[in-house]
Amino acid sequence: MSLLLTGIAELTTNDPSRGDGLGDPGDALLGIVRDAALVVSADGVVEWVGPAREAPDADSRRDLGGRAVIPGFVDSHSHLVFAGDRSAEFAARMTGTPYDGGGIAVSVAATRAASDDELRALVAARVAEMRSQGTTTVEIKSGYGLTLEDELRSLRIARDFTPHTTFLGAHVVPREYASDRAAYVDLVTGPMLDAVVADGPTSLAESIDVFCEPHSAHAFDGDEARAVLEAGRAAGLAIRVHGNQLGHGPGVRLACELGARSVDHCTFLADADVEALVAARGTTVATLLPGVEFSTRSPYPDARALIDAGVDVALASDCNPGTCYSSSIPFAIALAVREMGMTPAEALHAATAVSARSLGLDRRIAPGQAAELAVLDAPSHLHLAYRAGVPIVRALDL
Ligand SMILES: N=CN[C@@H](CCC(=O)O)C(=O)O
Ligand SMILES: [Zn+2]
Repeated sequence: MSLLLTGIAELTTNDPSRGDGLGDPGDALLGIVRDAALVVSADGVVEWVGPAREAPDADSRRDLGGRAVIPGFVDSHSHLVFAGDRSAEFAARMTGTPYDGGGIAVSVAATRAASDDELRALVAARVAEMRSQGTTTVEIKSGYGLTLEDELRSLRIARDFTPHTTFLGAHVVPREYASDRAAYVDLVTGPMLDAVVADGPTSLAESIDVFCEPHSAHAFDGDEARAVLEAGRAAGLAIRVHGNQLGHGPGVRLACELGARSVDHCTFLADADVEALVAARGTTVATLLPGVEFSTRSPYPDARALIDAGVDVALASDCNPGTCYSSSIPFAIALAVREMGMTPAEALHAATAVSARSLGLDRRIAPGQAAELAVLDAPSHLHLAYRAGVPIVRALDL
């Protein structure tokens, strides 16, 4: 049974060749078609896209009543497998306590103590929360287990919800290894990594990640991060990096040098970091996570300068219990527009097309693509930032 969707006041295709040529440069970037229609096959593949007046017949039809349709958000950075509550840490930060990564140990203890069923239920609720806000694809990291068994368990649970799983055994050095950091790096790059790829390179994790942050006593310096990333790459995993979150450091340049798909945070960038990102365009995306700056009272990265320099900029939530317990991509978009100088079109593109690319995906609405769609209770994508905090967008169930 094919389905014809009509009543689409504005369709963002992310395909500039498909746009109707009307509107401003932002509309061209998004490949916007006004008064559009879509045909989706019974197995959820887009069969036809275009102006409603040219739409072909289908087995059934649904009128969306003048709403805007966009590609489902691709949240390419999240940490959903955790138990426990760190709201008091957030409250303390709001009155001046800085974030240093130390609170991760609290989540590690609570996560280790939780049962599989409890963790799975927590992840299910968070994924549902995301979907109710327009996210149809999510990357999920491990990183609150930090033993071989607990990291594998986190990845197995994450795999129940997404193929885009990331091994983050190198999130922080767990307390039991504080006096022997090298032994923990050896564990991550040896037995843990071996177990992650035991059934094939991408059986349990698609990527490897490391919190490269010399400004945190808990995270990893440049040499340690290099060891983790090179081991992961040799084992067949794609590379992602948490870099330059708390201060200047080697994370961004290391990510670009090693061909990472994404380097995330990018809050503190030197000129050499921006140059490395420009040179790595097409390979390494800079994923900005403005919910983190909001929730840690930190300065926002200068997305405008990055885009103007030619860097590929993605947006994601970084939903996690410490630095940003928000699963909302619309919130990230509103912050990107209000605080980081992105246009509404650039922000939507960054949270769909560019974040998708960082996961090796193509997020266009075009024939042959999976119909991963979100619908707005509004006539245009501008309302995502304009109506900040109002729940106007959700994944479209076909
Ligand atoms: N920086 C490292 N990891 C998370 C925070 C994790 C936590 O504090 O629990 C982040 O991306 O910000
Ligand atoms: Zn993160």
